[in-house]
Amino acid sequence: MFAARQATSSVFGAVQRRAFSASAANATKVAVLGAAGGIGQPLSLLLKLNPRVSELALYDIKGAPGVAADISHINTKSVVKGYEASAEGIKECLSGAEIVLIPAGVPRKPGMTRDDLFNTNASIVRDLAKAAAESSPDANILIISNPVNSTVPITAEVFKKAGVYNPKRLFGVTTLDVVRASRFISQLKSTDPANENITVIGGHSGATIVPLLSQSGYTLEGAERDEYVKRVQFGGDEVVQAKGGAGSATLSMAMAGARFAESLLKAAQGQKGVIEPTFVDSPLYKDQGVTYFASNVELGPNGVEKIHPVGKLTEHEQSLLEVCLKDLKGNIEKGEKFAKDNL
Ligand SMILES: NC(=O)C1=CN([C@@H]2O[C@H](COP(=O)(O)OP(=O)(O)OC[C@H]3O[C@@H](n4cnc5c(N)ncnc54)[C@H](O)[C@@H]3O)[C@@H](O)[C@H]2O)C=CC1
Ligand SMILES: O=C([O-])CC(=O)C(=O)O
Repeated sequence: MFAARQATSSVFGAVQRRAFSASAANATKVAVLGAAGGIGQPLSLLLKLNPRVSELALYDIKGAPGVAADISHINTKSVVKGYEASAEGIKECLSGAEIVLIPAGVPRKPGMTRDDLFNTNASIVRDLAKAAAESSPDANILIISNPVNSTVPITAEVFKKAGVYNPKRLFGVTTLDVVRASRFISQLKSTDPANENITVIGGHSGATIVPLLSQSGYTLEGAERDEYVKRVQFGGDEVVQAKGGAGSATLSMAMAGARFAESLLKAAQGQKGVIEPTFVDSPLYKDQGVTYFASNVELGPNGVEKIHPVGKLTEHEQSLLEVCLKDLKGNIEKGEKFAKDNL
């Protein structure tokens, strides 16, 4: 127990320890779809270490019962169950879930963009979203599967068609961009990365990822600034290249997904002022036809509590935002068109 709790607290901080006693009163079922994958396994492990989770439901087209059996031996209180791939299996997995994390789908290989995953992952996400709309319509749905800029709109359209869409409960997980932006600035400034929290807005691919250093009081100039921005925007490619065909970021993504789920749970369990950047149905740039956008979002018991505006930008950040909005609009429309043609 001690080791498990220590591992959790080193990831999520002291707040986690304070929450331990409060957690008993909160029965929270969390489901992971794609739980046997590169992200799914470590994500499920981190969720098992989270005392706010009382039940962990794992689903995959293959291997979920094995992952569940393994994780279930960890000596934390939550109950873990793995489900076989079947209509009944996914229904039971989702039923009663408060949070549904979806990392199901194929990852990139070197030379591919996230958009190159669209043809495979769009229908995987559509089908899982259909199951969620049916069996857990009130859950918070956290989309990890790429391309997030398109898979989130697809999920929204599925929920709309089923008559259960709640924009406050659908999230594209962009936390890894914040994690990277924070880590990379700490390397340049020799600060403790755990104390950095760089706001990242826009979406989750290439030029749609816009880090806002100025809002954390940092100024980088010239080549150093451009290299930093490029590294944040293409951090995913760095991992894809390094893995040489064996997939994309899994471990850092698992940490980021677990952190976002933890933030939602904290907010659901009454903590105020929980803020995470995330890709949501957003009013900020709707007048420019960009219907989903990642910015700082205050979370609450009902999911999205308040979408913060992006705030003051430097001229350079403004120019990045303009490129972002153009790309993002295309990615969103692509997802919506797929839904229109395939639902
Ligand atoms: N949002 C983000 O920041 C990030 C997103 N990703 C994305 O996450 C996705 C998963 O990546 P990995 O875990 O590395 O891939 P992976 O291939 O290791 O695992 C994917 C899992 O999904 C399962 N799966 C496939 N179709 C399914 C279905 N219909 N129902 C249930 N499970 C299904 C597979 O059996 C596999 O176990 C990729 O699309 C990747 O691009 C990856 C890193 C960061
Ligand atoms: O780069 C990829 O394909 C996976 C991903 O989204 C990331 O690592 O940010």
